[in-house]
Amino acid sequence: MSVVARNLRWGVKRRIIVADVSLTVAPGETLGLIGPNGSGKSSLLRLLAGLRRPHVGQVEINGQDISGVPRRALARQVAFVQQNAATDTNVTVRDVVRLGRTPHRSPLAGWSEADELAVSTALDQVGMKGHRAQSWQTLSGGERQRVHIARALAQTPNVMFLDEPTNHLDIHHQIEILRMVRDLGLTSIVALHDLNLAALFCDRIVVLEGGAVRACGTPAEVLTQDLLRAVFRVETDVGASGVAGRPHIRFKTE
Ligand SMILES: Nc1ncnc2c1ncn2[C@@H]1O[C@H](COP(=O)(O)OP(=O)(O)OP(=O)(O)O)[C@@H](O)[C@H]1O
Repeated sequence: MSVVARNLRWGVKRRIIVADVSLTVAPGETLGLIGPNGSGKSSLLRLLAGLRRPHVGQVEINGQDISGVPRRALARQVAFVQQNAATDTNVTVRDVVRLGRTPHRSPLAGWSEADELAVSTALDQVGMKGHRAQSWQTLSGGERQRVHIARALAQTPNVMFLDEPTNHLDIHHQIEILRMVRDLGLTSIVALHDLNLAALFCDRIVVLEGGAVRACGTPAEVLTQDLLRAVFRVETDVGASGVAGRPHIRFKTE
């Protein structure tokens, strides 16, 4: 499914936090959202996922303006992995992932085989099947993050929004999660801080600065020495990573 944002603007009081953002994500594409702290990545993701209404502009998912789509119907299409999402503590891993099935179930319907399959597949995809009976409270930070991703996968969405999904993950799981997101074939929009991971796993990258789109293009088009200096205030050498012409950034500290 495609995602199109037209002139999105949102702010608090007089401060504009998302400033006239327009972007298009093609079906199946993985779009990276990068930018310094406070540049508006989370705010933009929330607008795109329909969790917050823009003051100006609109979001279309598969050609449909989402402001007219009921929340439950939207949740059957769209999943959102939030940063530092809170979860009720007195539950098991399986309970948390089961919540992903909520938009697909009517109040009177029982738990179906399709529900069970979606939950066990999702747990498998994030490597947490062996933990399914474990109490949420006892999980490590990285395990909690993987379970939140599993809950989103159990939703069987067509579009996934992920806000720094690699937070708390060790490097193996950072790579595995991003590889999985890319290979799922869903349309995905991922806010990331690690520029080299964004270069490796995103088809295109949008750079936000002060709530506005500063650059948009393939990793090689966007991740240049000049842009990184101007937006992130770092000196870099940008070379080839050896992976299909993707750039690799080396940070200079002196
Ligand atoms: N509800 C709100 N009320 C006031 N200010 C807000 C609100 N939401 C976001 N902001 C401000 O808007 C700016 C953008 O925040 P946002 O969380 O979108 O940035 P971000 O790019 O995701 O940052 P980070 O990389 O640190 O996670 C920040 O300066 C933040 O303090």
